[in-house]
Amino acid sequence: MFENLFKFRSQDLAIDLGTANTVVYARGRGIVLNEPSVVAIETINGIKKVKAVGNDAKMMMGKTPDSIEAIRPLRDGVIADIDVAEQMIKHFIQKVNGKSKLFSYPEIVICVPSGSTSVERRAIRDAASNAGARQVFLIEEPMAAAIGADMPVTEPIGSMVVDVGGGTTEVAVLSLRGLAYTTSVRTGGDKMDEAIVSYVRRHHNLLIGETTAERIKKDFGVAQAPADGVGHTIHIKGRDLVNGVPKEISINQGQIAESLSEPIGTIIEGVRIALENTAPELAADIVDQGIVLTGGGALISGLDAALSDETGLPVTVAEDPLACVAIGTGRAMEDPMFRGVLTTA
Ligand SMILES: Nc1ncnc2c1ncn2[C@@H]1O[C@H](COP(=O)(O)OP(=O)(O)OP(=O)(O)O)[C@@H](O)[C@H]1O
Repeated sequence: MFENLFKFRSQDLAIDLGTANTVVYARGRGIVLNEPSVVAIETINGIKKVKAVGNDAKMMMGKTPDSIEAIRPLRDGVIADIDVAEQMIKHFIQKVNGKSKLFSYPEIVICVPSGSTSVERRAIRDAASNAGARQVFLIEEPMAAAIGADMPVTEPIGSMVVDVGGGTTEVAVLSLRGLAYTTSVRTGGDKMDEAIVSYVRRHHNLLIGETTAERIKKDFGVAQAPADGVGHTIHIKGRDLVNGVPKEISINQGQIAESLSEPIGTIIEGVRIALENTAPELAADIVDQGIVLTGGGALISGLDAALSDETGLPVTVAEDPLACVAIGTGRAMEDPMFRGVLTTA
């Protein structure tokens, strides 16, 4: 008889609250939700109401009427709108666990951007508690990324993870379950999209949206110019800035590499500064272990080679860079070996 009741018991969850995507991992099941961190808010007679969250809201970005606003509550690695972030967290938890609180006793581990303040962290914890969590733990993003990438974080060996996310790039040196050095560079995939938008505007007088720029980056983005300097040629549609009408232009991968050189240079500089600040014993380990790239930005073709050329160190891309943080947060929840990396504030 009780078996049926337990069917309704909510599950313990691990949540990667990213600036671009929120990924939810359920105990024993793995990743169960992966949606953009976007909320569409409708204002009717001055009253704001959530119209859509996640995939549905992202589809509305750049295409909403005046009464609807598509908001990204996390920007540049920090929480830009805590109320909307709270509504988004609740929505995703309820989507996975259902609305009933009758059998809701889950433990929730949330990975927070390392740039978030203590007030924001408390607000995130409250949002999870209000959504039915009995206990809420937090984990730092680079630690989660490193665990998800199978790095030896519990051993007395220094290793370096570079998590290139949407809003930030987190660079960290880890050893013995702790962060020996960490820095957050406010440049990630979003800045790469902006760089493509501004390159196309400057060189072709064409206005394109962020969604188009992101698609170009994902499909054709390269960190280094192709060997022939040109690579693939891509056709892009947007609005002509001179006469205001829709227009199509073509650019090549060499030009995309040129447009991305500034954000990628900033990321490489962040890694260089982290290496300069790493204690000698740990630095020696990194020479052997190399650097591991995680996060969606790690998928930019040739980023590993560019970083390796600049630092002289071996650089590898984690197996599933977009899922590393969520998998690491999930493992920290499931595996007692990692309990020590969780915090309550
Ligand atoms: N194939 C790809 N090539 C290049 N960039 C990609 C690719 N796939 C995803 N991205 C980019 O990765 C970024 C999202 O990465 P990720 O989900 O790791 O970030 P996040 O965790 O949401 O952000 P943050 O770590 O800043 O909180 C976006 O900017 C996205 O455009």
